[in-house]
Amino acid sequence: MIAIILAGGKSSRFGSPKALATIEGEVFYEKIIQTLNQTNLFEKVVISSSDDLKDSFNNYQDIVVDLPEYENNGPLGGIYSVMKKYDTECYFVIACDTPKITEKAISYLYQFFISRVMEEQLDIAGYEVDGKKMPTLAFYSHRVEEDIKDALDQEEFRMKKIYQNKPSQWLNVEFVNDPTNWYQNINYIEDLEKNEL
Ligand SMILES: Nc1nc2c(ncn2[C@@H]2O[C@H](COP(=O)(O)OP(=O)(O)OP(=O)(O)O)[C@@H](O)[C@H]2O)c(=O)[nH]1
Repeated sequence: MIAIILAGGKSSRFGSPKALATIEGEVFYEKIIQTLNQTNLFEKVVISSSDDLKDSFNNYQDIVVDLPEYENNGPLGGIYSVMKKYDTECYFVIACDTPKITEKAISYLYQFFISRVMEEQLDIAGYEVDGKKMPTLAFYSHRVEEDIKDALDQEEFRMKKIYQNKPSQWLNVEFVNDPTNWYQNINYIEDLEKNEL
């Protein structure tokens, strides 16, 4: 299994590359790499980056730059570029702006996903918060790769188009017995300031 940290995009709401921001003294992407490694679930942890940010990750060795034909296509372009480069059964996708993700939350979702994906009952399992699905905090089977390519080729960049057409399930974040807001998305600098109050 491969983990994909989505770290491209424009970060226009945040104002500077979100992956490189810090929370509680740790750089977002480094904190996420550490958490992913603690799970012992992944043979590889890949940073999915745009071409202009690729040299910003302190010489990290597993960086996949968005394919030129799918540049600036949002998260789907990043996910597809990694899937195309590395073939494996399953992928875990996590946005770099969810730095508080925990080992417990990843393991819980994995337990739910793994038997169902092997039995071909499911292709996607992710979390949802207040009824809002978080497709950038989810496991995907390799069976979605072609669907993503087709969507991108039709200039359809919404993740919804993928999960609506494949067997998917969404677990409420409250199922994970953890009172912290580990699933918090940081899109604005104010989100970070709120967190540090
Ligand atoms: N590799 C890659 N990742 C992306 C791309 N666009 C967005 N992401 C990542 O996908 C996640 C969700 O991105 P968004 O917050 O929706 O978009 P953003 O461009 O980062 O930020 P805004 O400009 O504020 O919308 C983040 O982790 C981004 O780093 C892209 O084109 N390529």
